[in-house]
Amino acid sequence: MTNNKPVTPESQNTFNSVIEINNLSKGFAEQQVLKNLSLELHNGENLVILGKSGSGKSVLIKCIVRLLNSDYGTIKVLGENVNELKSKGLAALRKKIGFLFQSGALYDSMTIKQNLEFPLIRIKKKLTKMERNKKIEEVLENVGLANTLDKMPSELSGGMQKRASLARTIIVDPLIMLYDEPTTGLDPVTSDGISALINDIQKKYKTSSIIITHDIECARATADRIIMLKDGEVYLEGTIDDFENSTDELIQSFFKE
Ligand SMILES: Nc1ncnc2c1ncn2[C@@H]1O[C@H](COP(=O)(O)OP(=O)(O)OP(=O)(O)O)[C@@H](O)[C@H]1O
Repeated sequence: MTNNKPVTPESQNTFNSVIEINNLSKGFAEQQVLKNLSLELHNGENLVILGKSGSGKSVLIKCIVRLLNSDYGTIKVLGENVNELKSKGLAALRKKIGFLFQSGALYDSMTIKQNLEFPLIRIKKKLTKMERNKKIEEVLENVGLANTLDKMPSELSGGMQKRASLARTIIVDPLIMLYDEPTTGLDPVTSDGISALINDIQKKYKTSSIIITHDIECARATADRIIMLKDGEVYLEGTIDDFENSTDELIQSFFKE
């Protein structure tokens, strides 16, 4: 008997990755940090990467945007092989990637409005002043910071500064977001707010995101899929349920921390 089931659009489009990493290795001197690592970020998903301190999470993110050169393997971002790009191509690709650093990295001497205007002037060169102002107001509203335009970063709480940093990253419409420990240093309530915001951003701006975190609550709230790294290799990949139901000792110890 033949299978005459029609091919649906879904089944034709089951494989749609914005980042594809194959057999990535990266070391420093004697230390091998990433070992033969392969992973994909699918279009529109929030992928959480968990791992103990020193497991190579930040090195992985830096290799993706080529702040570090990998030793071996391929990294494709939006179809481009990042290790083969010349500086102009790399700069163009980086404009499509939003990077939220652990520290937030707002400019202390600028108001929130000036902080947001800065990347817009650099990247969205065609916008008029009026269009820029409108975009700044809209993005601030989307991160719950309306009415902070003229404030200095030091006048905002830690959680609000994180929101402002996120606004500054998202304002240039990146296709991919890379979050490095987005909730570190924040109290549980503020952390929950940031996790909710990551989900809002995914929906409103249709981003695909990698979220590096130690924070299990952040993983629970945001992850469509989780990858756990151990000693530079993928230890387990699955949904939050797969992780919470795992009988593996290491996974259990991580989730009970
Ligand atoms: N530029 C560098 N030169 C030498 N060694 C480095 C460099 N960057 C990272 N390493 C080493 O690579 C290993 C992995 O570091 P990485 O920052 O990726 O860990 P991590 O999993 O992000 O940890 P954490 O959760 O503490 O931020 C560490 O042992 C670190 O010392």
